Amino acid sequence: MQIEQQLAQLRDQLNDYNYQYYVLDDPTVPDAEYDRLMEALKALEAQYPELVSPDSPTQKVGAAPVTAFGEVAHEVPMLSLDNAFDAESFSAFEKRVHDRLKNISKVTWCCEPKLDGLAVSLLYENGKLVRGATRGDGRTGEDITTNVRTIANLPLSLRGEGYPAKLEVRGEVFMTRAGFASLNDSQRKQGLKVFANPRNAAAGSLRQLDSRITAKRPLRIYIYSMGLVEGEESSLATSHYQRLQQLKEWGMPLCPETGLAEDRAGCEAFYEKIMTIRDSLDYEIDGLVCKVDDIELQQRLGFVARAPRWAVAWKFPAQEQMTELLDVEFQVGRTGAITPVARLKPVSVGGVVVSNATLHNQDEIKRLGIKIGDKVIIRRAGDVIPQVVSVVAAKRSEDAREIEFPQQCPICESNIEKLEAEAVARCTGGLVCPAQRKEALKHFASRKALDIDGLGDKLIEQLVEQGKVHTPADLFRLDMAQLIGMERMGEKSAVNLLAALEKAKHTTLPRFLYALGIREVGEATAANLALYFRTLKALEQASLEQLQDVNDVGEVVATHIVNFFAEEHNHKVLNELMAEGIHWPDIEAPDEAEQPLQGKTFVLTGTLSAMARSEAKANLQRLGAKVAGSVSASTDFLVAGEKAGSKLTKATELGVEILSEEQMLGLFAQHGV
Ligand SMILES: NC(=O)c1ccc[n+]([C@@H]2O[C@H](COP(=O)([O-])OP(=O)(O)OC[C@H]3O[C@@H](n4cnc5c(N)ncnc54)[C@H](O)[C@@H]3O)[C@@H](O)[C@H]2O)c1
Ligand SMILES: [Zn+2]
Repeated sequence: MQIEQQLAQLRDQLNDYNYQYYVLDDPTVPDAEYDRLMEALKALEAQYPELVSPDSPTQKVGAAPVTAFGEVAHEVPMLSLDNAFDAESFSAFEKRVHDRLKNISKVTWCCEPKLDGLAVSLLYENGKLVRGATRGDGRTGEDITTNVRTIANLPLSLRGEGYPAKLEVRGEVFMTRAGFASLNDSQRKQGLKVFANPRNAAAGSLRQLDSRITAKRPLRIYIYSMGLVEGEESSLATSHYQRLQQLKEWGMPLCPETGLAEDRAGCEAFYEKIMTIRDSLDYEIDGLVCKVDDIELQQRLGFVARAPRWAVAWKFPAQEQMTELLDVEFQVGRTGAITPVARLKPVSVGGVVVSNATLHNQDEIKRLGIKIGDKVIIRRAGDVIPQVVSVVAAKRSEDAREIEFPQQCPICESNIEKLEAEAVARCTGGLVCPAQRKEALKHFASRKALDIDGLGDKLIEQLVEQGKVHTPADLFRLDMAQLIGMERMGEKSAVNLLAALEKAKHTTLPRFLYALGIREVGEATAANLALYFRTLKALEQASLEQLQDVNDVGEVVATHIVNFFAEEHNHKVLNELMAEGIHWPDIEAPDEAEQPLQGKTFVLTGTLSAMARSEAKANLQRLGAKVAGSVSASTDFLVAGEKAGSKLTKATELGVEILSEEQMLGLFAQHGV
């Protein structure tokens, strides 16, 4: 390709990215990708200096202001910063500074975290905030006075005295991580746009035409320099760091991590220190800014086109990178949760090679609108597992394909259950799924379940790992020969374990139901189910509606139960367990005398004052009544509490007998419940 063509292509691409980032506050590629192109352009221009044009992105700051805002001319231009991407280039920068300041042997540095937000200029006249502006293209910014006034920690008037009559300060507006998380949460709930990162959220919030929206956003500011100063200039400190302390006395918020370094080694140590605390800060930073501290030396060093010569932004390894989604695999967790995992073209993020990232669940895949083959932005911060932040829609290829969520467990082929109310999809093959095997067996053997003495977690893990046990039924087929030779298993323990297994075969229906590990069927629910259905067969055949007649069983639990028994694989294991001789005493049909409401159907409505509705329901069931959710021709009694509504109307229409709460309590008293 011709050099001119290459240059034009890079410039066009960077100009597009600048527009998306600075004007729309909605970048489509990560900063690292932008920086990579910018470095490529710089290198090319350095090679062919005669081809550098004044409108090249390497020569410009930001982007021209948007006309919807008023314009503000910056008398002192607001520049950008040069970057150093590693210790070597920082050292080269430091050397350049010393070379220029030939006769100066010592340069002190002011080190400040590079806040990841957006630069603003604030003008105070006679101590009052009169104007706020964005950086814009460095010469002209946008008037955002009403918006900056809403920033919580920005003083509207200065404290104390001695400040210049006209004082312009500059700082970074940002959003705290916590503020960002809660903003995105509420945006998501309202079905509104979710921001990719705190910087975009801050920029988008500050550049609102309606300042009432800005006021609702959790924005903060830290001030990091002075701009234009008129009056009492001579009373200002000659050190940048000291000037910051003056600003602090006048009430300006400063970044608390700012400090001085005596030389290059001091800057390096500062960089390391800030990098280690980076993840614990409540705001995002993307590097360290090192500034020559002496203002006079700053002035001697001066500027180049877009940045001062006396400062550098020494970037941290980028936490976001662009890569390609090669495939999606579905992992099954210990409890059956199905998690889509992105298989990525390996990419180094923050110093670690990443080739997988979680996609959480189906909703997340939908929200991202992601397809296999897409270019995606990956983020990895601290020890957090890598996340897919967004899809680079502009780079989607024609053969990108939809992600298909499996209907069957990829490991055991049991059906997958996905309830409306839950984000997570799950494998229903709890008794057979290898992914869930260890957990299922541990639960099965536990004290409140089949209570198998001597079958601890460690032993279960060994038995599974050695392929001796696959399902609970296999436990009862273990023999002496198989047990001997397991770690820490002598003859005596083996004999004891076999005896315990034999003993465990004689159990109760509630224990057995609990042992099956059906989702959300705890001890109490298992007991209620056993009491209500009395046989395993009746429970297996129960419909969704019947199940909900049981005390404490709502639609979600009922669905889990139905799905569990609907899974063929589970049935097979149940049959095997019975064949191995698991049994329990019959549950006696309740005594007729104790079931005075046998065969009667009740409906409860309105607010009860003496007890919770669930308690009333349990009492009615104890007396043999069926408690239904809605009124129909088969309803015998409607108990109407306070503010009974449509159910009461319907019951009256159908001629159903209406009971007051007192009458119901009377019934309970009469039968001693
Ligand atoms: N993803 C994209 O599409 C895209 C597009 C454009 C720019 N960018 C990103 O923005 C960068 C360029 O932006 P830039 O020109 O604003 O430069 P910059 O962010 O590299 O550095 C200059 C800015 O740093 C900020 N800053 C934070 N703390 C500071 C401190 N203590 N002292 C002084 N300044 C401080 C100020 O806002 C200042 O304007 C690129 O390197 C890239 O990472 C990304
Ligand atoms: Zn499975």
